[in-house]
Amino acid sequence: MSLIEVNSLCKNYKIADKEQGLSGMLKHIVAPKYHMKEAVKDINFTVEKGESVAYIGSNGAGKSTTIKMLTGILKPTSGNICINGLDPYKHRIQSTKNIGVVFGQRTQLWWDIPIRESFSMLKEIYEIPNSVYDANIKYFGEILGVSEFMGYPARKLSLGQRMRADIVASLIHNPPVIYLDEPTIGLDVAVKERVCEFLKKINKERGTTILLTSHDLDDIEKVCSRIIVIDHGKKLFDGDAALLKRKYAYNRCIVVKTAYDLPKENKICNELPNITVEKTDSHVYEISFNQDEYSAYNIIQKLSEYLPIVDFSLREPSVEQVVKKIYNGEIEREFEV
Ligand SMILES: Nc1ncnc2c1ncn2[C@@H]1O[C@H](COP(=O)(O)OP(=O)(O)OP(=O)(O)O)[C@@H](O)[C@H]1O
Repeated sequence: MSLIEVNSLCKNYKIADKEQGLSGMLKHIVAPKYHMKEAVKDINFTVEKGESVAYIGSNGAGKSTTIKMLTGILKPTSGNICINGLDPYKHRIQSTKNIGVVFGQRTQLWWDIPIRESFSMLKEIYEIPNSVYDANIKYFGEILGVSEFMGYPARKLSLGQRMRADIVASLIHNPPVIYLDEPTIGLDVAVKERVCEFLKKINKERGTTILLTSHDLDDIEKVCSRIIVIDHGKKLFDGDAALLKRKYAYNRCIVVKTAYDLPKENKICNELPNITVEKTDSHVYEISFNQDEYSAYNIIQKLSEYLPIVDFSLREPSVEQVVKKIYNGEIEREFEV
């Protein structure tokens, strides 16, 4: 059995259709009208223990809705979720011991009491043995540097400090799985780096399973070995970054430095149809081509018939470029899984 099993998961929101103004409000009281918004549509996936999975999609794709169902906050409209053998909605209390949750946009720490006290309260709530609690405070405290501000209430912390404290709070009971919904939103580069390094470390050293949503693809490439892409509530892709690039980044790019400029009427585009040649600097060209049509060798060979090549490098497509295309709807739905 997998640690996380999601089968035919759907979530519809009932949205009130209210007309504007006081009369609209009164009309709605007398004869309310609603329509349904399908936020998550028939999603299936499994996650094994120790995996680190990015759950990504454009704004409104259904990521937070899925995470809320996985944590047991929201009841699915239909379908099943099983986390470590439990349905998170039906067995909400037992299930909290299996999961840690970080929502980048809000905190689970008590606002007015020192962080240290928030952690102690969580110790009581989760019934954590003293030895485990002390070891975790030491381990997480050292790596994330929370010891410096343990005496401060959450309201007095900077966003970066608060996020680090939130991550400790979510892991203090040693859950086998942690969900992070936009954990690096608004953080500076240094704190972001620290958070990503930490997540990688606990995934590797403790085998903590990670499910992360982020709009920052840099974080995703650093932390996650698998990517699930959703769009309009449906799963579009499930695999690793290399597969994503191999399957959907058809175009590759060679950056070539030449001894002198190509003549304005360059014939290379006629001889190699569908390539694009863009001059980016003096004697420097970026040549994009479809890797199913040409090899880099074809391009270099043909170009060298026209003028001497001083240097060249091959530029790999980035996950960011591919994902941007998916979000913009430029990649056909043919790869729905
Ligand atoms: N409580 C709600 N009531 C009605 N509609 C909702 C509710 N929460 C979310 N939605 C709608 O469901 C869809 C999915 O929203 P969700 O918040 O899951 O997307 P998301 O992928 O997390 O987006 P973002 O990246 O912007 O956070 C959106 O169209 C949103 O407007």
